[in-house]
Amino acid sequence: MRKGFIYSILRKNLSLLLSIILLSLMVAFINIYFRNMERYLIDFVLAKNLEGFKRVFLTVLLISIVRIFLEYVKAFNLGKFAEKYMNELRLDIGKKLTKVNLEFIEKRATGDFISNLSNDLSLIQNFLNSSLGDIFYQPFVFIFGVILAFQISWKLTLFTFVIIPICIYLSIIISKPVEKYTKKQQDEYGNVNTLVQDTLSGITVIKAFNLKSEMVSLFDEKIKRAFKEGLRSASFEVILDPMKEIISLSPFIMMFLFGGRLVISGEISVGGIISFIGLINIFIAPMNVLPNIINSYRKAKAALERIWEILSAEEERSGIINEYDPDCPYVVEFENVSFSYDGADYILKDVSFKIKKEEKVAIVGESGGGKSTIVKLILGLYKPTKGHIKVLGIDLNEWNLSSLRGRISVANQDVYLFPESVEENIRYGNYNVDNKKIEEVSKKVLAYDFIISDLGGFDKEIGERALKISGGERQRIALARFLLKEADIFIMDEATSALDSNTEAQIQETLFEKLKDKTLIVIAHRYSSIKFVDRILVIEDGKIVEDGTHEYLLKKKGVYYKLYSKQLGEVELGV
Ligand SMILES: Nc1ncnc2c1ncn2[C@@H]1O[C@H](COP(=O)(O)OP(=O)(O)OP(=O)(O)O)[C@@H](O)[C@H]1O
Repeated sequence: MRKGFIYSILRKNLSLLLSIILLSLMVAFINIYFRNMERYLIDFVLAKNLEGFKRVFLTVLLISIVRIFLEYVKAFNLGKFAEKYMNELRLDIGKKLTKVNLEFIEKRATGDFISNLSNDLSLIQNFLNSSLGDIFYQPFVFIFGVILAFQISWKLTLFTFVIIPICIYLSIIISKPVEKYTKKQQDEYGNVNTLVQDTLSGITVIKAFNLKSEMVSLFDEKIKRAFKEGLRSASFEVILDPMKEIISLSPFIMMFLFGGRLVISGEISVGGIISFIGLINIFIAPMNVLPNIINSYRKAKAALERIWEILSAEEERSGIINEYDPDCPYVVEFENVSFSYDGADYILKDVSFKIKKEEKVAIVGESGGGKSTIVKLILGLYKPTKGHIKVLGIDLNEWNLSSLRGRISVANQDVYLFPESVEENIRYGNYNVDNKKIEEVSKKVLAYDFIISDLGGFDKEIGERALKISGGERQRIALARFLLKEADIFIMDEATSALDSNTEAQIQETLFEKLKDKTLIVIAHRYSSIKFVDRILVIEDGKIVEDGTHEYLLKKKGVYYKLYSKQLGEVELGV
């Protein structure tokens, strides 16, 4: 994968790239040809040879027209190449993000992602737009220029070129620190972006807890750090300009020293020396652009390296099994499963349980006990660190993960609504249903009325309204999506937590009725939410400590009893 920046450019759209190289070669040849013709034009004028002058002049005119055309096609192809490269890169990133492990996404702050994708992509685009053309053109024009220069005067040429390697070496040396400080600056901007993101997400908390001044000083501190790195990078960049000036003046100084003497001694014609001056400009041009190319190349390379972190991230490993035996007795089987996030402490410790087909099971326990982690494992979003998990009778490692997830419907506590219509947000559960079915299912989860009255109908875009939709309304839209899916396993992870008890009870009755021949796993803190379940698994400190019916667990007077009592109070309990 990681073969270098230039390789990544070369491997894409090779034919377009070859056409740019060929066109650059032709334009470079013509430009040097003009310098040569200039020599003849001047010498013909000085020799008063009108015929010769007219012939050369007409040729130059004709070739100029060809040159304009070639320049146009070259610029067009360059633009097309840059656009195609950037779009493919964006697409690669987009595709990759849907395939990487959830762990990769969860580890990264959203602000960092945005910073990578916008800053880094624009650094690469900058390089493609401003430097790639020079990379192809300058070497050709330089080589043709050297050939012509030798033809005019080998002495003057050799002399001019003594200084060139020194200048190139200097250019490379002075560009080096920029890369280091640019990377640091980008990282600091990433931190600022993350903070902006966090501030927006947590604005209610910030206001409610009067954290404004704390946030401002946090911003101040981070921006100061980004500014410091930016200043360092800029201070190196400003050194580049005077250095370039000095570099570009050196060949001219030599020209005055030696060129004039060669003309006086008759070794070069006047046309020759004027052409040579033109050539010096061509020799200096690469030296002028070289530090910029190197600078922009280094920035783009550093940017692509960060993007490569995304592109080379480990992808979800998926098996090949798409089908399962519908008569398999157990729908979910955990066998001595232990799990830790990223090698940290174990969240689940030697967990074993089985859920039968059509069974309704609740998982309860203290907050942070690992309940949602169990759901993530069932969905194959993470692999168990130890032990085995079977879903619908098939080991998770063998399941094709898309097929597996097609069999499971999940409703979470935090509902993300896509910036599309209400109908589409619900239809994500099942693309094969008509609008009537969507309306019907919305009525079942008590979402229909507010969709019509508050949101303005099913065809209305959620877009800007998203922030105005309450947590409970979001959960009801998500429950419609959840119920619409033709799955075998239904999982509700605090999916009704934002509803009032009355609404929750009504919806639950409908849900349990609709899902009576399906397997249902419910995670809930509110014990009223799980009154319909067949069995309760109690999780404490990463272990299943109790397993049984509500009545059995209450009589047992163990962990479940304590949790339940805490919530309802001993008096109401009546056991
Ligand atoms: N992506 C993650 N990376 C690292 N640790 C995590 C990650 N997700 C969850 N955890 C940690 O794992 C533990 C269990 O989390 P989990 O969400 O499974 O608990 P839970 O029982 O569902 O909690 P709650 O009832 O509060 O929703 C917690 O300590 C949590 O901080």
